[in-house]
Amino acid sequence: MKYYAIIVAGGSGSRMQSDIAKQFLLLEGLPVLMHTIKAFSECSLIPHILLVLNIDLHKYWEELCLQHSFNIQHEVVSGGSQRFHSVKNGLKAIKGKGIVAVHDAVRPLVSAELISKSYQVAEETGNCVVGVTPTDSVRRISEGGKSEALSRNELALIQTPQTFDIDLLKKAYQTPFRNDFTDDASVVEYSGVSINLIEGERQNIKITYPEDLEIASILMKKTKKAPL
Ligand SMILES: Nc1ccn([C@@H]2O[C@H](COP(=O)(O)OP(=O)(O)OP(=O)(O)O)[C@@H](O)[C@H]2O)c(=O)n1
Ligand SMILES: C[C@](O)(CO)[C@H](O)COP(=O)(O)O
Repeated sequence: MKYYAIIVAGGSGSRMQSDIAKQFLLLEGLPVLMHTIKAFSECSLIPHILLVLNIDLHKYWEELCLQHSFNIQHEVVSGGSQRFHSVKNGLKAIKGKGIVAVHDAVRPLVSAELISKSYQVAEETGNCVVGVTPTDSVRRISEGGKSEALSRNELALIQTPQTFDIDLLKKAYQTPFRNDFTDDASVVEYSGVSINLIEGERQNIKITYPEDLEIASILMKKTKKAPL
């Protein structure tokens, strides 16, 4: 079986409000994105790594790789206007059959164990999506400022990797973009396929706001991730 990873890094990171996109910000001395690629390179199934990056940043990425002596093998693909289009571009670059994990570049704390587990489950069942139960109470807000409590035991906070049989994912991505496609699971579900959820990792945070980078730095020190 052939394994692929599409690392989506085509976003601009507007919520981070920094001059450089958050995937390039330094985390423990290395750009966030390099930690993420390293996590996939440590997976024993040795996935072929496709990095989706805005075309204007390909040269910058090359320079960063030289600067940090970053030698992990990967193929660079051009990003799209939304995450949906970036994933689609990544999928176009895959020619054969196999299993593909789609992962946010800005989730650098994912473990190699979770990545492997997600490939295994997707190989057995067609797809695998990771999530954790919310720790806060959750309410649905309706028009007019009213709200109602939801049962958090029936909810999951969805993370990546989201891993699929390649043919299944390519078929799902043939549909036109919709605003409610927030992840790959929503695209696949829209195509009529049920999603298999497994337990994610609390430390697998998505770096979105400035404080997330500080949290990621603490978590990275705690997990004692070895330098490259
Ligand atoms: N056109 C896009 C938009 C997003 N992404 C990627 O999808 C992941 C999750 O998206 P998000 O956290 O929303 O990143 P941004 O879109 O960069 O952030 P923001 O929404 O704050 O602008 C990120 O790794 C991001 O780089 C992408 O590949 N292509
Ligand atoms: C894919 C994702 O990380 C799953 O939680 C999330 O949907 C991305 O959302 P964003 O608004 O693009 O950050």
